[in-house]
Amino acid sequence: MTPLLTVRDVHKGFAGPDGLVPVLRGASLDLAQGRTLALTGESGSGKSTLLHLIGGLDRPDSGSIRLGGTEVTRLDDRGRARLRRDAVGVVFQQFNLIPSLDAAANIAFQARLKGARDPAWENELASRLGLAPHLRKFPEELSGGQQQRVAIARTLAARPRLVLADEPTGNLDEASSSAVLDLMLDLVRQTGASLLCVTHSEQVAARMDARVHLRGGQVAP
Ligand SMILES: Nc1ncnc2c1ncn2[C@@H]1O[C@H](COP(=O)(O)OP(=O)(O)OP(=O)(O)O)[C@@H](O)[C@H]1O
Repeated sequence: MTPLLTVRDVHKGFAGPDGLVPVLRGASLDLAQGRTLALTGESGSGKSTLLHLIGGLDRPDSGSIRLGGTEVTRLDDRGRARLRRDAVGVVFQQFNLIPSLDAAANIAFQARLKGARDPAWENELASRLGLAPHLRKFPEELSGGQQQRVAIARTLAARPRLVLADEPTGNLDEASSSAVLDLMLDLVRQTGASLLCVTHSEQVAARMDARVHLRGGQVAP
């Protein structure tokens, strides 16, 4: 299968009071086009850090991250911004919706930036995610679960090749989490995207095609 994402020997540390604190110490993983992968690990093990590096939100100290034909670590700020706009979609733990835009405009936001709006697909996403009655509401008028579904719709509306999700159903109860996850997996598969999903939940991890575990700064099967 074609590898979409190849992470090799990635190191990343953060400055602490006593010098550099290593977080990733030679992390490697592969993700094929159209596959889903769970990334688990204890709190503080570096899961979000690795997701940020893959999404071009931050740079590793060393190592290689290849996405499609692009070496992400060699991109300058503009290149990384383009990568985030065109190829990668991120569903954050905190949703990051734009407070001044209603749900419909939030859903369209990423696709609009990319210059690839598809209103029919946006409507399908809104309807499948149960958001149709809420499209004119602003984020502050939406429940946590509704905001989460808007964030998922916004990401998928832009049809990214790679979806990075950080605890995408972390704020939902178990039944809603399972329903939203089902939908997200279904919609990800419909677009042919790959999904790398950070999770603490055994149930969520078990739904992915494969899973890896981050321990001691490295990725173990
Ligand atoms: N920008 C930063 N500056 C300094 N330290 C950071 C920064 N980002 C992350 N860290 C540190 O790196 C370590 C790993 O953090 P990270 O958020 O990647 O862990 P995680 O596995 O995602 O945790 P959780 O499951 O709790 O979300 C933590 O010790 C954290 O304090």
